[in-house]
Amino acid sequence: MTSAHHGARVDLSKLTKRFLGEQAAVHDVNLAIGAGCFMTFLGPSGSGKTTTLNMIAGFIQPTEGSVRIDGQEVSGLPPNKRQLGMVFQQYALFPHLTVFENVAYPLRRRRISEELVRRQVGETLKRVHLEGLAVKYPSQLSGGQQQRVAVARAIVYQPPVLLMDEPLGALDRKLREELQLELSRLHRDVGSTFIYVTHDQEEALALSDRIAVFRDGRIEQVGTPQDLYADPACLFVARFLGESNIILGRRDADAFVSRHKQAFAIEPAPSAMENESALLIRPESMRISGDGKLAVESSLSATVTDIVYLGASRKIILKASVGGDDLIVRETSGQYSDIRRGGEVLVGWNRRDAKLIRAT
Ligand SMILES: Nc1ncnc2c1ncn2[C@@H]1O[C@H](COP(=O)(O)OP(=O)(O)OP(=O)(O)O)[C@@H](O)[C@H]1O
Repeated sequence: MTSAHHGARVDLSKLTKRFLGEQAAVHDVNLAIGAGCFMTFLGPSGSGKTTTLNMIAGFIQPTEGSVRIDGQEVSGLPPNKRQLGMVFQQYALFPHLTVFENVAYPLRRRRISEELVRRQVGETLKRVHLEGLAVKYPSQLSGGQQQRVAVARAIVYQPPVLLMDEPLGALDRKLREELQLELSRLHRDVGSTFIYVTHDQEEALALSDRIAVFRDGRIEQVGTPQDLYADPACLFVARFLGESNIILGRRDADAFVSRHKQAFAIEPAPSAMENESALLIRPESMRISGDGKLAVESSLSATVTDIVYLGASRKIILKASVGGDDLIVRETSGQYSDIRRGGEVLVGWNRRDAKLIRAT
């Protein structure tokens, strides 16, 4: 591969898919994916991620709405005319072809000279660290190596858009993390627009420039990983991205009153948020104390039910004394407070760390 090139912009407008006799699997999805963006579709099973990706790929025709690639409507075009690279689980390697020939396949279909094929395949295999395995057959490779071949085959002709559906789903955790790093690096080097489907929130946070969170065939929220984590619009997004402490109740002027009639100070919020009925505090913003002293703006008493060591940090699981809600606190190694399982403690937070959100 010679120079880095630029990805294409992808626009989904009012995209809807109704399978025969079913409710809409995808409903009125509007999304602008910038050129060169790493966009992830994240959501639970059945939320419409794969159906949306398949409409971009051209394997499924939308019932309504449009897909545009660099401004051009592609709904009438078959998959092979859309200039897309694809790494789908069902899109397996050819078992009777060597690694080299698997990766060369898209180039051969484009009638590129043998010399250029050798060069491009060689460079692509190097890029995914497979240069030593060119003459092997897929059955002689590990799962991770096969995935790399699939990625190499998808990027060998530098498609403006690369679609990936759970490409690392079948791999063990360590290998998955390794390949995540490689995908990030590839995205930077190759410059294509990546559209990536996963239900793994850590993977989404680690890889993406932007994440679209799917729920029941709709997009609930779109943003950078930081935005979605720090400012989820609703409980669904908050719970899907990271762990949370959720207090249900209602807003009352400058305070939030829980279902259990406890009042907590909140930041001034716009009146549009008048009816939001949940308060979100991330576990790392929670403080905890075993001796009844805690220098924070809001606090409540709780009992420690579990302490889970995680290496660089630990998680403390608690039950609130009033109402019995589950709470969770995360402490970083070196800053552990003096508490024990079964102990009565005080947990609390500062009001800037408590976000008012929609309780749905
Ligand atoms: N060919 C089909 N015919 C009928 N219903 C379908 C078809 N394909 C998908 N669906 C339905 O559409 C909805 C969305 O499915 P989709 O595969 O897009 O979800 P997903 O978010 O990708 O889930 P997963 O992570 O499990 O792949 C589901 O309710 C599914 O049952």
